[in-house]
Amino acid sequence: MAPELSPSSSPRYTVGYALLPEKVSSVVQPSLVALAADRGVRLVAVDVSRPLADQGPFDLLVHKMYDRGWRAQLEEFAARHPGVPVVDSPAAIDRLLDRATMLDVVSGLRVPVSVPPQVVVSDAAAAADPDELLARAALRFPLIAKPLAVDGSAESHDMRLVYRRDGGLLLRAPLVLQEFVNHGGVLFKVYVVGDRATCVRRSSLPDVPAHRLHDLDSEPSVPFANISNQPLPPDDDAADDMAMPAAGFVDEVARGLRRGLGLHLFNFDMIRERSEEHGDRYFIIDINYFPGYAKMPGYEAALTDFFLEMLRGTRPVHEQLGPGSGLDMEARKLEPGLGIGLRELESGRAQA
Ligand SMILES: Nc1ncnc2c1ncn2[C@@H]1O[C@H](COP(=O)(O)OP(=O)(O)OP(=O)(O)O)[C@@H](O)[C@H]1O
Ligand SMILES: O=P(O)(O)O[C@H]1[C@H](O)[C@@H](O)[C@H](OP(=O)(O)O)[C@@H](OP(=O)(O)O)[C@H]1O
Ligand SMILES: [Mg+2]
Ligand SMILES: [Mg+2]
Repeated sequence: MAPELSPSSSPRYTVGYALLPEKVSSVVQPSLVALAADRGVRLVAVDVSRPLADQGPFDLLVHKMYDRGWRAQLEEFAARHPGVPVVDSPAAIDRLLDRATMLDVVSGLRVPVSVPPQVVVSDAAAAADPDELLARAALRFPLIAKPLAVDGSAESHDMRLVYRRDGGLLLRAPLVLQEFVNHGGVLFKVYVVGDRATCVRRSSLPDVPAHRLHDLDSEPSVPFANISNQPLPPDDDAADDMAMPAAGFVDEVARGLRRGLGLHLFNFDMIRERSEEHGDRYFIIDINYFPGYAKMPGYEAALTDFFLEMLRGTRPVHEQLGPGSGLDMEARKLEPGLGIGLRELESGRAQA
């Protein structure tokens, strides 16, 4: 067990973060740095252009980087420091970087939530006959066309709402075509930090009336991007259609996703269809690794608590160094169930 930390003590643990500059400026706010420091955790930027071995020592690493060079660095680091938790496993993160695999986990959940019917179009040639493709996948208009790759680029968020057959659409492959579900224009974004889940509401696309699908004077498809990135104005709270899903349900979905994905830091987008025929039905449409946590209320405490949970059971690196010892000589053991090493996650033995 780690000794108690007092606010006056200097930080005992060092958490290294490897994030793109935009993510650093959005998430590593002074309020987070101050709260973490107050609780004994120093946050230090990793310079990904330099060898990790020349930096640190780190007690915990968190990361969201897309390049292969970083992956090789992490693997080497994990081999040298098997006791230092790396959050999260690159292989587990990879599943979220491809919309063809991102939502596979949902079908294994034991909660009533699903994914709208969808089909992956890997290249334009594979879609030579769009009608046949849609019929085979039993997809019905309207659809949303989403780029397959999630790579941090603006293009990976370039979506199209497709009302009817659109000749040029499939030339944009590789993409996912997903059925659009009417959901009252409100989306539930659930931020997951370890075992905490926080649901916020965002505005979303309005419902599509049936007549729009047959309106030949209007465009067959329209582009949009980043539609749900900002908080919903708080004035409509009373509207029943906007009511948050039950907290217990949100927690259960979050727990199932965390276990199924083997990840600790992500958010997911959930929408609710309300119909007389089916009642309320929930759909998960997107899962994002290491999202914009600063948009989540209380994120500073949530992240700091999470870091401390991952660190508990480890001793700070600087306390382990005996005279003449190198930085990399001591493998530290994590308390069972509290921290998860990179290789345990890679091999799928550990679950969040
Ligand atoms: N199947 C769907 N039915 C209805 N609306 C949808 C559907 N899929 C996506 N949307 C709407 O389109 C928006 C963008 O889709 P999605 O979340 O997949 O894209 P994204 O660019 O990955 O988003 P983020 O910024 O959260 O990463 C959603 O926030 C939601 O408003
Ligand atoms: O930067 P890329 O890799 O494109 O990923 C984005 C996610 O797709 C978005 O979901 C994040 O915003 P939200 O936290 O509002 O979901 C968004 O967070 P940001 O507000 O920090 O940019 C990003 O994490
Ligand atoms: Mg989204
Ligand atoms: Mg996304």
